[in-house]
Amino acid sequence: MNTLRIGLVSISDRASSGVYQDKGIPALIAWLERTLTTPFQIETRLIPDEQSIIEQTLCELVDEMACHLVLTTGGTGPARRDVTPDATLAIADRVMPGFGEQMRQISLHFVPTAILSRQVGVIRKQALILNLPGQPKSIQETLEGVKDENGKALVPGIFASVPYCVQLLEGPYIETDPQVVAAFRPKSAIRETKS
Ligand SMILES: Nc1ncnc2c1ncn2[C@@H]1O[C@H](COP(=O)(O)OP(=O)(O)OP(=O)(O)O)[C@@H](O)[C@H]1O
Ligand SMILES: Nc1nc2c(c(=O)[nH]1)N[C@H]1C(S)=C(S)[C@@H](COP(=O)(O)O)O[C@H]1N2
Repeated sequence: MNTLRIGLVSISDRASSGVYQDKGIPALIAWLERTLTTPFQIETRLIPDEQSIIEQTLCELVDEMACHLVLTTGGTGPARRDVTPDATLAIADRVMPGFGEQMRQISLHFVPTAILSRQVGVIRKQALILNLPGQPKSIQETLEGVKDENGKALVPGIFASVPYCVQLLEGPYIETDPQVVAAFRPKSAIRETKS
C-alpha cells in the first residue's frame, strides 16, 4: 500500500525557541483532517528561520521519509530572516510558478499585504513542496480559497490542484471533502473509488 505521506514544517524563530507556542503545525493538521478523505501519515518539524536547516529538513522529508507532499508555514516575507522560499528553491528540481501566483491572488482577498509573501511551489523528486505564510489563519485561506456566504468557491484554493499534481508525480490518489475544497482532475484522470 502506497500510503499518502505528508510533511509539515513550521518555520519560526520564536515558536521553535519557545517564545510562543507553535500554531502552524496544529492548524495544518486540523485542516488536513477536515479535508482529506484519503488516509494519510504525517511527519512534523518545528525549526528556526535558518536556510541550511530548512534545506536539510525539506531534503530529509522528501528523500528519506518519502513524503509525497510537504507544506511549510512561515518565513516567506521580505524580512532579513525570512528565507523559506530561498531554501525551497535551492533544493528544487522544478518550479511550479502557478502555486505562488494563485496563493497571492487568493490572499489579496484577505489582506492588502498579500504581495509581501515570496511563497513558492516546487517539485523535488516525487514530492510537491508548497510554502504557506506564517500567519496561522493564512493556512486555511490559501489552501481553501475564497467562498461566498453559501460556501461556493469564488477563487479556488490551491489544494484543488494538489491531488492531480501528486497523481501526475505517480503518488497516491488523493480525495477530498468537496464541501471544503473540491479536487479537480480532467475526466480521463478520475478513478472510481469506494465511498
Ligand atoms: N508558528 C507560529 N505559531 C504561531 N504564530 C505564528 C507562527 N509563525 C508566525 N506566527 C504569527 O504570524 C506572524 C507573521 O509570521 P512570520 O513568519 O513573518 O514570523 P516572524 O515575524 O518572522 O517571527 P518568527 O519567525 O519568530 O515567528 C508572526 O509575527 C506571528 O504573530
Ligand atoms: N492568506 C494570507 N496571506 C498572507 C498573509 C495573511 O495574513 N493571510 N499575510 C501577509 C503578510 S502581512 C506577509 S508579511 C507575508 C509573509 O508572511 P510570512 O513571513 O509570515 O510568511 O504573507 C502575506 N500573505
